[in-house]
Amino acid sequence: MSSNPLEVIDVSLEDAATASQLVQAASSQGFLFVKGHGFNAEEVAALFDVSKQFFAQEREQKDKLAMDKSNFGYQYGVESLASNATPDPKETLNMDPLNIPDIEGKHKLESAVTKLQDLAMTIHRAFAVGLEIDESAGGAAYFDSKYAKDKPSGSVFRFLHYPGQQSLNPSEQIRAGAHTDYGSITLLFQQKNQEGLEIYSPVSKKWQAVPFIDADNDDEAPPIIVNVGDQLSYWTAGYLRSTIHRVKFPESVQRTGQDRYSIVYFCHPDDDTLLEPIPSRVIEARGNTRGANSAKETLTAKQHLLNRLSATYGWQY
Ligand SMILES: O=C(O)CCC(=O)C(=O)O
Ligand SMILES: [Fe+2]
Repeated sequence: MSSNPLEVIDVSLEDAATASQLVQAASSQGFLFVKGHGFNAEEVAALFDVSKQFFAQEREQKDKLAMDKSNFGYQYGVESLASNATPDPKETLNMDPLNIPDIEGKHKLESAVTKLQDLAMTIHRAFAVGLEIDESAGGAAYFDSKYAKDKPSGSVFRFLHYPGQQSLNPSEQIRAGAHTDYGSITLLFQQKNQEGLEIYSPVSKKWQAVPFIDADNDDEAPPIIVNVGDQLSYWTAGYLRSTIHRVKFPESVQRTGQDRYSIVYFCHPDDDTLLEPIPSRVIEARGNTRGANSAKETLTAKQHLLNRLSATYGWQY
């Protein structure tokens, strides 16, 4: 196994020590692994089966769910995450977490989404503790009111498939261009021998491969990758890092012609949430800068997402 530059943090305890570990990892690499996440190996394997089955269908069948401006649906080779690049060789299915499309295995996806939402909130609560949010502003529960489950948000549940192509030159072929994620946090499942995710480490200032990590036991699903997105970076005035990442197959994966499948949950706050610095003693102690937000006015989560989508797809809203 290649070396692992990221922390592996057990989130089952929900104590202050875990909270400070999470904040430490999120404010250095911006990427980390979590275990104790509550997913068992069987249920994650079943999610990958659903994804594989979906992508294995004829193009015509998949195009019935073709993506439109809603940001939900199927697309092949259209998205260009790095601006001005040729489209990334991959296919994706973006699903509305509150309205999973009618595909084979829909119920498994719905229960996975519920667990992912809960896991995302566990992590947000730990961030609130680690960031020392004032009790008067909600303390550990500060973020809860910004993630009402019934309100519209930019959250997306996504299947990705990168077809293995032995003919491609691994040292040149980028499978998903360099980008940061748009939401608050991203949760990502990957599978053994299908590595390919790389981060541009804020610590080493170099591209570093994110390895696959085995679970501690056969029952538990492998550790889930967590990364900070732009919205959490805004809220923390840049303290938590929305780290640049991309997908580039390592030679070991390229040689086998192996496909990569990944499953991602992009967690976003409710659309009307303001992206302004949060009442955190840790952030205030660093000086109240605007972080990644150079705009004069404070954006809402929705405005920020539309800006990013139009840059990615060339859509005009
Ligand atoms: O497939 C992966 O590992 C990365 C996907 C990703 O970064 C994204 O969809 O934003
Ligand atoms: Fe990403």
